[in-house]
Amino acid sequence: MTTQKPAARVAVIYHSGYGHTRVQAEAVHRGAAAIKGVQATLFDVSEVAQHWDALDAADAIILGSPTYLASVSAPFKAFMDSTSSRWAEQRWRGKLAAGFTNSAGMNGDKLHTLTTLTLFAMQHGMVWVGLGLLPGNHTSRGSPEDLNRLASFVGAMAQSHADLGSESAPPDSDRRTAEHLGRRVALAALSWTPSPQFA
Ligand SMILES: Cc1cc2nc3c(=O)[nH]c(=O)nc-3n(C[C@H](O)[C@H](O)[C@H](O)COP(=O)(O)O)c2cc1C
Repeated sequence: MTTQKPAARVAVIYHSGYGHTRVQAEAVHRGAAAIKGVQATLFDVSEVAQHWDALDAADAIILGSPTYLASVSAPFKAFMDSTSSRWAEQRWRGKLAAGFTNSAGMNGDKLHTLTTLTLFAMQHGMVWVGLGLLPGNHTSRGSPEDLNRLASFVGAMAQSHADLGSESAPPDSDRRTAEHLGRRVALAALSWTPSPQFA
C-alpha cells in the first residue's frame, strides 16, 4: 500500500510599515502557492495572535521584515520575542525557515536583517533554506532586470526607492526573486520529512 504524503504547509509571516515589504511578501507567497500540493498562507505580524496554530502546524516558515536602521523592524522584533515560549519548548525544531527583506538602499545594511532572521531560526532549531540563486547583474552583460540583482545568497533582498509607492517599488526583478524564494522553500518542504531522531 502506498501512503500519500500530506500536502506541505508553508507560512509566510511579515511586517510592512508602508506596503513595500508586503508586495515582496505577496510575491513569496505566490511562489510557494504555485507549487502543487503546497498549502501556502500569508500573515501580517499584527495579526499573529490569530495564527499561532497555523505557524505551529507549518512545515516551513518564511520570515520577512523591512530593514529599519540596519535590522528588523520593531513590530517584527516584537513577534520574534513573542515566540520565546516556543523557543523554550523547541516547538519549531526541525521546521524549514527562510527569510526576505526590503529597504531603500541598494545595500542599506540588508544583510544584517537577513542574518538576524537566520539566527532567530537557528535559535529555534530550524533548518535554513537559502535563496539558491547565483548573483544577478554581476557582469557587464547583466542588468537590474536580472533575478537576484542584489546578489544575495542567504535570502531574498528587495530595494524600494524611498519616494515611490508600493505600486512600483520594489521593481519586478525583486518580485520575481521573492517568488523564486517561495517556490524553493515550497519544493524543499514537499521533500522534507525530518525523522523523529532529527535533533
Ligand atoms: C525607521 C526606518 C528606518 C529605515 N532604515 C533603513 C536602513 O537602515 N537602510 C535602508 O536602506 N533603508 C531604511 N529605511 C527605508 C525602508 O527600508 C524602505 O522605505 C522600505 O521600503 C520600507 O518598507 P515597508 O514599506 O514595507 O515598511 C528605513 C525606513 C524607516 C521608516
